Amino acid sequence: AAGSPNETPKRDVDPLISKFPKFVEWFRRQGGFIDDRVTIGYEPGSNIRGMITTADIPAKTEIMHIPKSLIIGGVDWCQDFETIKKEMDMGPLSKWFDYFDFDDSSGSRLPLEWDRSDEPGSARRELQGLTPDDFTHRHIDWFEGDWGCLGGKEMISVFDFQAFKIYLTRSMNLGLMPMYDLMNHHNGKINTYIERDAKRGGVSVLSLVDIPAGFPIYNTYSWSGTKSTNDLFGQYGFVEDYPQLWQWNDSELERYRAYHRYVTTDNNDVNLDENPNHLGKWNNKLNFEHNSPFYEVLVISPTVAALLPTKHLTGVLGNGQLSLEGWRSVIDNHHATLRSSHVDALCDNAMRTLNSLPTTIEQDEKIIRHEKLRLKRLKEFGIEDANAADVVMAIEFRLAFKKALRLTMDVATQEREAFFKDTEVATREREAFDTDEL
Ligand SMILES: C[S@@+](CC[C@H](N)C(=O)[O-])C[C@H]1O[C@@H](n2cnc3c(N)ncnc32)[C@H](O)[C@@H]1O
Repeated sequence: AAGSPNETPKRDVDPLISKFPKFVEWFRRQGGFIDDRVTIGYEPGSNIRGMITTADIPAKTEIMHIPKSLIIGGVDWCQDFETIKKEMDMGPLSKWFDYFDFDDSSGSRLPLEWDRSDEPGSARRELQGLTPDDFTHRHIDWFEGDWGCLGGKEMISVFDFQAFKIYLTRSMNLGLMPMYDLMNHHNGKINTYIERDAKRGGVSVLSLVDIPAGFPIYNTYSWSGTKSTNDLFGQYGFVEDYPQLWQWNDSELERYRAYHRYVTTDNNDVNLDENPNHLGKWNNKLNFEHNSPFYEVLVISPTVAALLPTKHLTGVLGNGQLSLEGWRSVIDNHHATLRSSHVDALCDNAMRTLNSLPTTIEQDEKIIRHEKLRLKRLKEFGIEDANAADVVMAIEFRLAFKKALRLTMDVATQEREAFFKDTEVATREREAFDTDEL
């Protein structure tokens, strides 16, 4: 059992943990700064490797600084890929040898590694047609394609794939940032922010709030609602914790209609924006700009969600923390400006989508228990079945998606009174329009 006196603690034998001091030594030797109150460990619950505090860190403390000289790439996909490959090929002669040595990208499994087929029993089939079913392989397809970095050639070398995967899962727009990329993603518990060092070109990571000892240190892979939960799953293969931003359907009709989701005339006084940085509630367009033209729901908890969120609401994501009460209050303001005709359309679509799927939430909950048990048994027999693990991933995703769809319907029904009642007006206008047409 864990902690028994005869057992060597996991962190001493696991190179993904035990090599951290050597990595820190390298990082500091190369001019990087990292606070002593930070270590690496497996996050309780998820068991994902990530950064964890060893002592309390007050808000606004500089936790790390990555000098420009340690950042790899930052030019574009193709050049950065070539640089990473070249450095990896150099082995111990590369400045980044210790960085590559400590990398754990090969430990994560991405949807683009799934079998492409959607035959029964495949992970893709288990997505039941839900997004990202249509783009599980889009990054690799683009990369290999005529307009991508390989210009129509297939990637065959495992070393090329390793470089590609490191870049896809660890880089940000500035390139690959050693140490920074040991932080996991959490938009609810995000507790860091970055400051670019304009003069020297490096990057500092600071604590956003007080971080207690033994707590994971998080950043974000999706600022301000730019990537949905579906996008994150498609790229990284994990379903993010709350808040989740679910998107579905992308017809052109919705794109146009999305401009009319909110009541923005000045005879309505429901969206009181008290942010001193904003010009004023009616001047601040973000208050009334849809985050995306798709059907969309921002899920805060199993029972709280914002339907058809604005950019103002999704602006919180990745930029700060908001308590459940804080979310409740901004969502109440938001729902009061949201036209019920759009809520009805969203609710209808969520219901139709759910009804069109071959299994229900309750069935999926049983299926996933069974599939996880099967996977565990296979492991006990020493069998690593990648497809069985992919299938579990896909079912976990579709189950979370279905729960978001059901919550959308629940919120639309239970909070019916909260939305701006335009349904009758909209119906009358439509009828008048139809009569004119005749
Ligand atoms: C930039 S790395 C983060 C650090 C990484 N876990 C490590 O130990 O090196 C990105 C990868 O971490 C994992 N990851 C990050 N955030 C996660 C989360 N919230 N849930 C599950 N996996 C996550 C995914 O495998 C992702 O591809």
